[in-house]
Amino acid sequence: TKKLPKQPDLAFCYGTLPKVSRSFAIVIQQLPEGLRDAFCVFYLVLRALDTVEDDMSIPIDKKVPLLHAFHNLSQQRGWTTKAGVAEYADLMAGYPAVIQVYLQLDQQYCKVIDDVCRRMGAGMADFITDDVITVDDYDLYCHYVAGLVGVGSSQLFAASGLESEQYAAADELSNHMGLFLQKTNIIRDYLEDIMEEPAPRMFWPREIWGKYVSSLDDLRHPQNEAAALHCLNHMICDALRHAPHSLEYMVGLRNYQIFRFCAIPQVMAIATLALCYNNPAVFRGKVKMRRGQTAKYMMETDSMQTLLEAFMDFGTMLCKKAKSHRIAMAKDPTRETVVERLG
Ligand SMILES: CC(C)(C)CN1C(=O)[C@@H](CC(=O)N[C@@H](CC(=O)O)C(=O)O)O[C@H](c2cccc3ccccc23)c2cc(Cl)ccc21
Repeated sequence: TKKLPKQPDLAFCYGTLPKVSRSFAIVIQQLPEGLRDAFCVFYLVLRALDTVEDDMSIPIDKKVPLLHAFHNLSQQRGWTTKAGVAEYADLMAGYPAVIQVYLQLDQQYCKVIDDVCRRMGAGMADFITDDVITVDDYDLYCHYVAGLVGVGSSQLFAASGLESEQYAAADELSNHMGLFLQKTNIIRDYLEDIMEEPAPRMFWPREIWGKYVSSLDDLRHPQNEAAALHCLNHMICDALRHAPHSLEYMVGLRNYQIFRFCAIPQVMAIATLALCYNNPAVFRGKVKMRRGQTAKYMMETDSMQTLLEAFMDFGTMLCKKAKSHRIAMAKDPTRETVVERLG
């Protein structure tokens, strides 16, 4: 691993990153210097905001104003708040160091990070009380927590001068990039999320799961396996809506390091969806790609060509699974299946 920077605040940031992210800490090393510090701060500030949102010990009447104020508080030297556990509590304890580095960033980078945190905090506050019912609610929630990260990332790429100005206004395509990753995580983490103590926060839209079971919890009971798999495949078809737009976003990138920075998480996401499709393990345990496989994707995703090949390979795998699944389904004509949409 790379040696840590001499400047103590920067050392804290780069020392904390591998503790709160696995693949991201590695992929960020590929970015050019100026952009790398901006993304290191961006990631940690977002993780801190996420830690506040996720901390069920913070009462709602305190959490809502805190989420709204977070972007301002993150620019007040020395500020922090008690939130999160383990490495996330450590992040919050050392948050003044993140603020120091944040305030030393190029002004145009600060502006982007502030704007994303302001909008994300406000969106998170809205969803503290509202549940995710419709697919539109689902897309809106994912827009706040992940789509905006794409919008901000594109603005940082444009501001660095390494990508064209068109990325400063590529909100639609940037949003798809974030939704593809976030929806994959929401699908993959079903069991981990629903077993969360004290109260699980689930984002699967009732508009989808309500077609298959009467409660989200039913999906994990073996007697509902057939319905659970239909529901899972429906959720995966919904996430795959974003994949073509992600490809369209990435085909326009010019800088090799930025391309890899964007492409590696996208390849991991479609690989995860292919692994999860029609897979009962999603409701039994943690579905995680083998570390060797992720390393392989990190190494091999080095051009649009290999990215497209990876997307096509996983797309083909998904269609094969759906076809064999459809044959099995054909014996059950009673249920309108969603695999037709994949075909
Ligand atoms: C919610 C999320 C999907 C946006 C989180 N998110 C990502 O998922 C990370 C990857 C990551 O953190 N992976 C986890 C693995 C895991 O969660 O299982 C890891 O531990 O390494 O990538 C994204 C990310 C990277 C590059 C380009 C992006 C464009 C649009 C949106 C997001 C983009 C990310 C970039 C930034 Cl600046 C901040 C957060 C993220």
